[in-house]
Amino acid sequence: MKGGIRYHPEVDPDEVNALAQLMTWKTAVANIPYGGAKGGIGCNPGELSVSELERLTRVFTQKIHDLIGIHTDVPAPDMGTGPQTMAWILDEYSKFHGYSPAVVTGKPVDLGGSLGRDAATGRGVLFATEALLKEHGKTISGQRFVIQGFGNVGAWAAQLISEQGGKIVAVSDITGAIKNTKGLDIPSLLKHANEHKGVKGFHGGDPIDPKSILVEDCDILIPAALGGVINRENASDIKSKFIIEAANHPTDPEADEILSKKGVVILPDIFANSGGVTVSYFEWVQNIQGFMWDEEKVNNELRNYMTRGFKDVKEMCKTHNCDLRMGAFTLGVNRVARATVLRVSSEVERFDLGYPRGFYHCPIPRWQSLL
Ligand SMILES: NC(=O)C1=CN([C@@H]2O[C@H](COP(=O)(O)OP(=O)(O)OC[C@H]3O[C@@H](n4cnc5c(N)ncnc54)[C@H](O)[C@@H]3O)[C@@H](O)[C@H]2O)C=CC1
Ligand SMILES: O=C(O)CCC(=O)C(=O)O
Repeated sequence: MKGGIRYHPEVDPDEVNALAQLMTWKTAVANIPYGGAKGGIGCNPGELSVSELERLTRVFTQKIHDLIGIHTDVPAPDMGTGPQTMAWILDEYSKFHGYSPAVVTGKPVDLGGSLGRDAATGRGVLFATEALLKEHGKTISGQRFVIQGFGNVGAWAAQLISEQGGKIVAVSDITGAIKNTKGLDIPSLLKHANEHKGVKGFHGGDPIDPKSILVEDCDILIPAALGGVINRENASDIKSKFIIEAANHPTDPEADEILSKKGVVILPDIFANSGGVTVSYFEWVQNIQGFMWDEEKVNNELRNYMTRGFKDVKEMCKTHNCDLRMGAFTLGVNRVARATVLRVSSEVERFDLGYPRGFYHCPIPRWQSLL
């Protein structure tokens, strides 16, 4: 099983369980050989010192070291965690089980991490957006983007999209929000955010109310922070024509319906942000093989997976005459169902699951222990 570990004040068992289930369908859509998992600690990492974070992570690892493992459950970063967190988990786990780099992904490259993993979720968002826009006869260049969240996913997405000629007109994070209708200078904003721990105070744009970020005028909206941010309170005010779900579960079902009636096209999380777990899979494969890929190979393979994934989702939409979210879930659920039926019944052909291939997937979501 596979999925990230989240450190956030609002983490609770229900959220972790829901995120783990999303991972089950996401890994199936990506067609990589994992079931879903997720872990979390309810804490505010921004208020903890580095040594407190290290102690917290090591104690967490002591409690879950028997649940995780190279062939059972392989954690990775999510909100509030990153390569350093994975390094601590690897080190602590190895005290119990011997040196095991493949037990986590998204670790520092010097400890066996994959080149390209850091940027992978943002790069996957870029490839997914390119594939969607191509369907609509458009390219990234000249489109106006708004991005909520400027952490690992949001910042990499902003950088890669702006390199392709996309105009990032507004960005927000936990510290504030900033807007420039002519397009924000992303390299300068990245430098500012690194130095000041957030986008607040950046002089290359005007400060705006962070609450208005999702309803700012743009062509493409990218939520890349928390879940549930697009809801019935704001859905009818959203002006973008496309929403790319870089965050997990940013749109609630009521908002989905409102947006669908407005004709907004939503690229769902279980496909749009699957670039991260896909390169995590490449990292795990490299660790097991003891062979490191160069960054070009990682990025090319990621492009192949995202392009094929989009084609598979579209195929489902065509077959079932449904939108992209239903198409992606149908694809994921069918792959898991088919693998499940194959394991327990010789009568798989009686189940017309509508999809002829499948990797093996474990449909049982893991729920890591919570401190
Ligand atoms: N890191 C990864 O590889 C993957 C992450 N995701 C999802 O992407 C989203 C972002 O994750 P990361 O970038 O890794 O986390 P991160 O911790 O690196 O960054 C989170 C960003 O969201 C901002 N934020 C937090 N609360 C906010 C609020 N109330 N309003 C506006 N911004 C807020 C933070 O300031 C920060 O800029 C999450 O939903 C995560 O589950 C999905 C797939 C893979
Ligand atoms: O890279 C991974 O294994 C998991 C990434 C993740 O947590 C996610 O896709 O939501």
